[in-house]
Amino acid sequence: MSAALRLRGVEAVVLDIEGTTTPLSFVHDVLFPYARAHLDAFVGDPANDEVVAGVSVRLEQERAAEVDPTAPQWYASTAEKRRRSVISYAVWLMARDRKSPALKTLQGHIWAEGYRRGALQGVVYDDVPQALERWHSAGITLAIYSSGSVQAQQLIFSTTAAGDLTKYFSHYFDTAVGPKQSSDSYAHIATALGHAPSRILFVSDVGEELAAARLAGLQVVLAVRSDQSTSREPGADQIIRTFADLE
Ligand SMILES: CSCCC(=O)C(=O)COP(=O)(O)O
Ligand SMILES: [Mg+2]
Repeated sequence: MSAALRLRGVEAVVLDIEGTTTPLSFVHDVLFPYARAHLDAFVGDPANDEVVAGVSVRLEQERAAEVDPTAPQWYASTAEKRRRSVISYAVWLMARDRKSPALKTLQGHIWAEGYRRGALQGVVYDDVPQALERWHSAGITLAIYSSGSVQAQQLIFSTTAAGDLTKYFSHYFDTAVGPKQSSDSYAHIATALGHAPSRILFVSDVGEELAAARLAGLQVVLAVRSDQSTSREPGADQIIRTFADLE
């Protein structure tokens, strides 16, 4: 089904992470459980008070706008109750894989400790480093767009077995630019990159993200990695199974 696709007229490539540059299993079986396991200790550590206070304000705002009645109550009458609220709402969001910007910031800080301690190392598919080198050498602007925080993105790419791959990327976008299923987000990204949308290629494993990017005028390619099911393939998209397919 996939064949080599030529990057004709493409001046910038924007890459999703989970399921595109990086196996789903690394995110779901390593990163997410790590964040869950270290959440209580991170929130309770006075060294993290400033980070937790900032995240707490944002989580409380998100909780106030929450429409799902099963979300835990938010209590904030004491510092300890506020900490408990941060933990219980973060756990609830994580169980649903909600792409909450505040949760993603919190996870990024927890993972940062894990990378620092050597408990975590970034993972990318084997074909990724070579493709980044090839595209970068060809003068193509390279960027990441992921629901994970910019901090989390840079940690993954700076600690891979193939070395520090952040040298290839000039831009990182997270949900501060907007949700990945909104076409406005891709319009903002195009403006930030300084390239016409039609000269930008977005690669992702999620059809809804590609549909939003296409609506904003970007070129799109679906990544269907060998370790993934093909159930999310929308019929009309161009498909790659490895970055070697994108020449
Ligand atoms: C940036 S690493 C962690 C990825 C993450 O937290 C996530 O929710 C996956 O998002 P993506 O947009 O890369 O599918
Ligand atoms: Mg993805």
